[in-house]
Amino acid sequence: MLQLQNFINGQFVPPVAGRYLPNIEPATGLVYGQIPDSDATDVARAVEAAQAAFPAWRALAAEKRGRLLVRLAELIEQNLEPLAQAESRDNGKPVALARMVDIPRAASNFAFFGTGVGHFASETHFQEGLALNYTVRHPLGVVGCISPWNLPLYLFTWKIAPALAAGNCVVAKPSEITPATAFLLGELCQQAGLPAGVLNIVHGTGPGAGQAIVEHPLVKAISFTGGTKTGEHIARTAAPMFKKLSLELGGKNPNLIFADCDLAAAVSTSIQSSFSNQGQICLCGSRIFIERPIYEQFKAAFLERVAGLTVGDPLLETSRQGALVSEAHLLKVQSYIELARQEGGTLLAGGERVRLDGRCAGGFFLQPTVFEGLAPNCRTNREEIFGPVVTLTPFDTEAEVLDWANGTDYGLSATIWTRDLDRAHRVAHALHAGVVWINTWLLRDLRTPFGGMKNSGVGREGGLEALRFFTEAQNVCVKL
Ligand SMILES: NC(=O)C1=CN([C@@H]2O[C@H](COP(=O)(O)OP(=O)(O)OC[C@H]3O[C@@H](n4cnc5c(N)ncnc54)[C@H](O)[C@@H]3O)[C@@H](O)[C@H]2O)C=CC1
Ligand SMILES: O=C(O)/C=C/C=C(\O)C(=O)O
Repeated sequence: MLQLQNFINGQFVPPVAGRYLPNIEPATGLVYGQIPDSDATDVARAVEAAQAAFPAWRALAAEKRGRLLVRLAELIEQNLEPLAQAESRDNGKPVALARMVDIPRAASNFAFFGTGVGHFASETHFQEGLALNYTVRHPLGVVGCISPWNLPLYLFTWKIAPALAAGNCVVAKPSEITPATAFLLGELCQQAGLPAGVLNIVHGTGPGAGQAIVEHPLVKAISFTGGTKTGEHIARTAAPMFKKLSLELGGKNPNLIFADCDLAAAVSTSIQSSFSNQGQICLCGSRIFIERPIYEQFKAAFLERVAGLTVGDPLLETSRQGALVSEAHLLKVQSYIELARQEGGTLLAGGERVRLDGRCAGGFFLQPTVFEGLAPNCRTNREEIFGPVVTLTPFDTEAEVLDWANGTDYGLSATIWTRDLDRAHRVAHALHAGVVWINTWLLRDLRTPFGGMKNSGVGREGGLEALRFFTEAQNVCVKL
């Protein structure tokens, strides 16, 4: 059985207390490995290693740090297949998705920030005849990166890459539910020649290892992606310690589909935004609002496509839907299906657990599920389900759909489908969402600010925003 280890000070080491957690394969429901159940002692060792590595790492020219990150990107690309297989097995996502999206994006994260840091120029403010101010951006020191299970290597590296590029040393914790590719990343760090202690990877639970990272006094910033409740808890611990915080939290994202849209494209992309990764992406559009004149047409075409989504063994190329990440998560999503029924929703598709044969007989599979007839403000339409469950609702006016779209505590992303450019911009500006897509979904440019409004988060990731987060600005004023 595969036993993972922590990666501390450039070496793979067991947890000090010798405790391990089972690692379950979602497609089979069986334990297939063990991961360290690390505690505050392991975290303290990781922080110590990071602190010791910091002076040399920050002193290295940004270009040299960047080259090491680009080397890591190349190694990820060279190991695309084993990484994709590991991600699929660990998370339950179709291997084709891991191969096309997760692993390439992890490589892009390192390549982007490895080269991007070279463009991270200082600002100068010239006060005519009086003074010259210039801004120095210092790395913070040791920073903590805590990531979730839905896009494991993709989001782990999305945090680590800018932190390292900016000259920090990192203690990172992947989700205990999907630790495999983070472990493999440690091996690639050794191959790339990343100096010992610069990146430390500690495995374990949120309340155990995660909490210890957040609480450690030498950890100067926390970059976290995960559930809103966890984000709230982390903020309560970190804020009184004056740590910098970047919180990327949940979403309940609306798709606004106007009658003048390109219907075929809207249907096809809405299928992706509803069910990619079994709906387990914080950007998934789970509330689909359709202008009444095209409601029935959209619904028919959408349901036809839903019927064609093959739920199957994630390791098979033919599977379009894999397993949900865990039994607990499957039960949570099923409880929302029950809630939708109780709230008066009409089930149009799915709604049931899928029992496959053979190796996947015990897997956590669920049919892609579609409801209609729910009130826009019911719990099903306000709370994050984070699974393959969407609702369809007709609307009559722009004002009405904006009101509904903005009617949740979340504000992460939104998608607008229309050919009317004036309306597209007007509606985009009126939406309470940090990320708005017009006639597309999840088209990412890593330079753009990424993050949510309201309870969807604090701060922005991506591009210069990420490099600014992982540095502290110092102004130097020179009198002329
Ligand atoms: N990006 C997103 O929007 C995500 C949202 N979720 C939502 O959150 C719900 C709960 O999922 P979970 O797996 O429980 O996510 P979570 O928020 O508990 O886990 C995310 C990461 O935070 C860590 N963590 C948990 N408690 C912590 C603590 N006290 N201190 C430091 N780190 C801690 C976990 O170990 C994991 O690495 C999901 O059902 C879903 O609705 C989950 C994952 C990603
Ligand atoms: O940066 C991206 O492209 C996507 C980020 C997605 C999440 O943060 C999520 O699903 O949790």
